[in-house]
Amino acid sequence: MAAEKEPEQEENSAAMKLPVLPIKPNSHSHSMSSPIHSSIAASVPFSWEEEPGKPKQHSSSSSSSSSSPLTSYSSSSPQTHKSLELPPRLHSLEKDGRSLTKLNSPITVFDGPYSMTRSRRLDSPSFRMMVKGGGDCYGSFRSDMYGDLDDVDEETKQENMSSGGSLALVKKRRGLGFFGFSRRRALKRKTEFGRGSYVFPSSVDRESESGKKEVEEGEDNRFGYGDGDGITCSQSSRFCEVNIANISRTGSFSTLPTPSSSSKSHFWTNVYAGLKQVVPWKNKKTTASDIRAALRLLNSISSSSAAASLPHRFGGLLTNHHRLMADSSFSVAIRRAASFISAVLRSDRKDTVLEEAAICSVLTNAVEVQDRAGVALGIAVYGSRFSWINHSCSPNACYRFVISPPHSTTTPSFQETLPRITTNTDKEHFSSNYEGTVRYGPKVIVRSIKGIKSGEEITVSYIDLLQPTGLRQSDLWSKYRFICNCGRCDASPPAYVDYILEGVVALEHDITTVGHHDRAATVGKMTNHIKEAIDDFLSDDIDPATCCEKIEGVLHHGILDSSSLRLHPSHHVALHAYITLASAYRIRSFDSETDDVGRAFEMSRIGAAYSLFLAGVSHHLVSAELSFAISAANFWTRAGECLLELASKFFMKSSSGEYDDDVKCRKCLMLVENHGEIKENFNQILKCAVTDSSQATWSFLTRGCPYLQNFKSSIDFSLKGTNCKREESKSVDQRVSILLLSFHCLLYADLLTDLCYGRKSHSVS
Ligand SMILES: C[S@@+](CC[C@H](N)C(=O)[O-])C[C@H]1O[C@@H](n2cnc3c(N)ncnc32)[C@H](O)[C@@H]1O
Repeated sequence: MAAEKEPEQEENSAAMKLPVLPIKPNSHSHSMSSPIHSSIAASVPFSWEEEPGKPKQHSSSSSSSSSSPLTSYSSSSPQTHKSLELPPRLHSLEKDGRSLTKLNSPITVFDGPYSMTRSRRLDSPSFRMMVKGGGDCYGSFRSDMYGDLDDVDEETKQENMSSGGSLALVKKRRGLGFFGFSRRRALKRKTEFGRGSYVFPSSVDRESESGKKEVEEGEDNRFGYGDGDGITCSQSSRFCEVNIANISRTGSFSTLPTPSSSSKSHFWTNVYAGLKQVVPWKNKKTTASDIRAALRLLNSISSSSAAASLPHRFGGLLTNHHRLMADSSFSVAIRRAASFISAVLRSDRKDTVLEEAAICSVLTNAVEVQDRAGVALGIAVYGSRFSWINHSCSPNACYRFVISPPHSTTTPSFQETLPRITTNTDKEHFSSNYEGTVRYGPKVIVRSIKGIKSGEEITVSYIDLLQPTGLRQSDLWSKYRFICNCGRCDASPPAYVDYILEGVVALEHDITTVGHHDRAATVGKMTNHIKEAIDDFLSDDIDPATCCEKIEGVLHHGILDSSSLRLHPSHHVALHAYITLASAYRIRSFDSETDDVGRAFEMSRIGAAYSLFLAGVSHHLVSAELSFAISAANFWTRAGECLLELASKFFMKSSSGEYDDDVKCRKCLMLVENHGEIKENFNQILKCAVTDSSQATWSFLTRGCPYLQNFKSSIDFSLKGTNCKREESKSVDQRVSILLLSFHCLLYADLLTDLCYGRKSHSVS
């Protein structure tokens, strides 16, 4: 194969200067104190600190630090079952016979197919995984990415209505761009290339060899419970993984007419029709899921359990009734929905307290279930084992959904893995299908991502964590009506991650010399410009090329009246900009594919560069806050996939030459296959990835993209000096470099995914 030659290019003339953040360079400025990979000598333009002005301690003993799960998660670490005990309050409830554990889990409402508008997909990148195989889904607590019943195909509605209670979800398959941007036009011709198909081998089931970490239902039922103060860990545990679903479904709300199987279709048709008449919430489309979930909740909880602590709790689940009803933006809607439910159920009770509590309980506890690609399937309310877990912006646990049986030896068919809506009477169908593993809806698995001490509260995140404090707080308030007081939110001065998520670069002078007011005004304008372009792009108002031009214009040139300030690569708006750009370039690539293969290749190349840059940024963020590993795994996966896609385009571009597809890094592969110590694996893979993306490859990827060309590499945000000549790759086979880089990105993503979701969370091939 002819080696790709890098044309000599003029270095971009923008004279950016370091440091990019207002932190005085010190002796640590060129080393990272990442808990994951402290040994990688990539230069970053700032020093990692615990908080501004307080550098992290570099300790040789850090490898045995209890705060880093990575260090402890070695094959030599003791493998013991970890479990969570019931808190005393629940022990007594159980003794009293008020068995809250009887709550069916989950109460699932799958409303699909969902309308996947682009904007919905952009909002929360944290819980999206693109891995193939397995039946896992990744979700979030209620976000604003709701289903849209109006978007259900008529055909599908009919199917759902007439299927006699066992309703198979039929997803509208729309093309997805980077991180799920929907671009029908672009992807009609080309569906996701290689989504997840190229996850490289890494994990044989380490747990099965060295002791199981996942607590199985039936083996150990001492699940974690909370009583409003959150769930706590009863043992000093790292990576305690608790299987918290699969509770038997026994309760029924006796005052409610339980639809017989023959009347099921009619019953749900009525409910469905009625839902369209009520307008409880601002977005009436969100209502149907909530009401249906509330109906199921009412239908499945025994009246005594439900009434036990009304209206504060409903079947043990917090309702936030007082808060929601005190808020007119919720209360009117809740009352109307409650009346509607009461009418549907033909209740002869005078008040609608139960119905209100059920609705409030759904609003407070429902989680959005997403499939592997991040497509929202619907909402689910789980039992208290899960629903009692509080939120933290620096959580120590994460969760995932499992649709197919996790330990099945045979691969379930596609039909079998489809999430299904079932009703009470249909549960036998599910049980027989899955041998009792899944009875109703997807199972949820909570897994620790940090070391958790005995007595420490277990927390997950309800929102996108890659936002600075103010945005997180407003997100939590608008969705849940609470103010978070976690360590990250309350840190003073702000936690370092929040500091850099709002990072700004001054090109020609020290950032501290720019007045605070000027800085805020300039950043405000820059972010507004970028957000506008993203919104226009998402709503199809501008084409991808114009979107790229607008966003890159602001990223690269700033704004006219204050040309010296730029967003730092880890600024939260810059992150959204990169996601959008990666998507837009990818779409441009697909658009050109039939007419201009060369252009398609160029667009794909720059798109891959953005996705790689995003992965690089996320690497730095994870170094400061381990819970970002969930997002980082996603970013690294996408980078690997985009690079792989690019490598495949070499074929289209040039028909000459034989390609050896077996491009792997034996060293990394052996390390992972031999179950090396996890920190060592991370270090080695990252080191190789950094080498792969050395200046030659980075220059190749960013050619024609002045903004990205400013940076030394995807992981080294040092800015290239004006005298720095572009490195020309001579005999390097670019395709092989790209394949190798892709290999390392995917391998790295694999390790991160293992870390967050466990080794059974995704299948590798
Ligand atoms: C899914 S429930 C969590 C369990 C709940 N605390 C309980 O007692 O059952 C979600 C609700 O818990 C409360 N909550 C969760 N995390 C919180 C936090 N970090 N600070 C304050 N309230 C929180 C909010 O009222 C939220 O709407």
